[in-house]
Amino acid sequence: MASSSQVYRSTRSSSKDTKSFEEAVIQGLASDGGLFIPPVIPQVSKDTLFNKWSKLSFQELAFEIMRLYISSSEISDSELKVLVENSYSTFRSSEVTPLAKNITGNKENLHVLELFHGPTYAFKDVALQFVGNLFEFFLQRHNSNLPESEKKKLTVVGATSGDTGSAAIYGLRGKKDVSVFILYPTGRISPIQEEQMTTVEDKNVQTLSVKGTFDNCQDIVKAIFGDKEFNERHNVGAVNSINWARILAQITYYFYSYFKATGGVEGKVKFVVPSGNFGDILAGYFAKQMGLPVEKLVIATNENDILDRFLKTGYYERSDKVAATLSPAMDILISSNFERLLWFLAREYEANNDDIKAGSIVNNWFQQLREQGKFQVDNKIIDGARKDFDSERVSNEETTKTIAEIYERSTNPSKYIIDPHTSVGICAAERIIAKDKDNTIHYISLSTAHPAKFADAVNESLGKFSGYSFEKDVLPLELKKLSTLPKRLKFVERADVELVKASIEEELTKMKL
Ligand SMILES: Cc1ncc(COP(=O)(O)O)c(C=O)c1O
Ligand SMILES: N[C@@H](CCOP(=O)(O)O)C(=O)O
Repeated sequence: MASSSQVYRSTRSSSKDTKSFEEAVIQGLASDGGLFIPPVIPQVSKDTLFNKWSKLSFQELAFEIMRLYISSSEISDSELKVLVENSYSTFRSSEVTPLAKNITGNKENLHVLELFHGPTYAFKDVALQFVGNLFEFFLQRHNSNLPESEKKKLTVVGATSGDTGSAAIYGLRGKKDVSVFILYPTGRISPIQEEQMTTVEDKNVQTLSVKGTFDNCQDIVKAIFGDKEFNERHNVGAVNSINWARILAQITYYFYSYFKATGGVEGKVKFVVPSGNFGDILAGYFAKQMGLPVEKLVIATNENDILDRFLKTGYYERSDKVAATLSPAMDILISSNFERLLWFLAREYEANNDDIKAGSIVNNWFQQLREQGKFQVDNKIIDGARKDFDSERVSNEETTKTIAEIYERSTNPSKYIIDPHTSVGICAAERIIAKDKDNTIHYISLSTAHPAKFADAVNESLGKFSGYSFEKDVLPLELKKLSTLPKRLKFVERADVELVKASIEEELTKMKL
């Protein structure tokens, strides 16, 4: 029997209906356009946290956390353990997400949570290795005794500003009964990111380079999910963080790094998270709501600062002017996962803890966003958000300056090289450290990608240092080899849903899966 944290409802729903974990994960986006959430966040006691969980490996911790959100009637203990083990066996670090402690020495307590040790060198691997295995598990179970013609096939359609795409492709390449279509904005991702996505040979993978922005790609993906007929014909699945399983898998590293930073005891901890689609930091919000005693979650944005502006003004406002920054994976104007946070805030501060009312409030806000391009929330919602979150906006100039400063100032290890997204986080963390002036606080800044993925920004920042060499100091052999491989991609000359649907259908026929 599933508990109330093991069933899922849509953020826009005014009905009592809930879905199972499998239904929420396979469906991806709710049919009303909302995102799936567990209406009840499970609570973990301090005794469990500091006497049990603090002693667990990453994999054991992932199992304990996921168990709370997935009923054992859907996935048994032994099956879940295998899924977790397989998902993290592909990482280059035995710790999966190691914490580089006190990188600037002992005065600042600045720790960097390295999330880039998976197959595609980006934090998305932590979730997408798991999601790939989960899709395979559900499909195999469903298809095992069916004749070929009746087998369920999943058509995964995702949008990327660079990293989700390759992580999804590496999570799903060669998997049975799944095809993967990844849309990315032409010319707006780094050359290595493009090489990672387009050099994969597996026939179930196709990249679509779309003339437009990431937001255009994300809108097309959401429109495809909303297209009932296309969806029924092709069984569309989601790998973007609209898929709840993405958020779930990311919760683990908040607990794991907290224990590493404090030595397994309760302490003062702030997490600083370079944010775009709000998926990464939302996992931190779940960890905090589950009982992890986190002081604050700091949203660090680049010049595309809708989240920072929201926390300051209460306005959530769509604009067409996306800035092309040095941290392109965060060049996002509409942050999908923010809707999940808004649901919890609406329920607590406007709906008297009523799930159904919360759904209709959120639905109303997003209708305003569609029709008027913006909505504004009440002060009590902003005040509620500020209890858990702070925000900082970081410019391009500050991004390169911070990469250079960390290279110069780091002592543990010395000459530490960070990517521009990580730099946005560390710049924000340094500002907060200066404001707090409290050396009992641990600052965990999330490092979301390996610097090799963003050669231009890293070289612009470090080229002036004698002895620095990108090839020697940054570029792993595995990524270096990609430039010699043949590329496979399809251009879509306009950001248009019908064009994309036609491309998907054409390629599906060729794939003959
Ligand atoms: C390298 C990198 N950093 C940060 C982010 C922002 O994460 P989120 O979209 O979950 O806020 C992304 C992508 O989203 C990314 O690829
Ligand atoms: N920055 C992301 C954008 C997509 O976000 P997602 O987390 O919702 O998949 C990327 O790298 O593609």
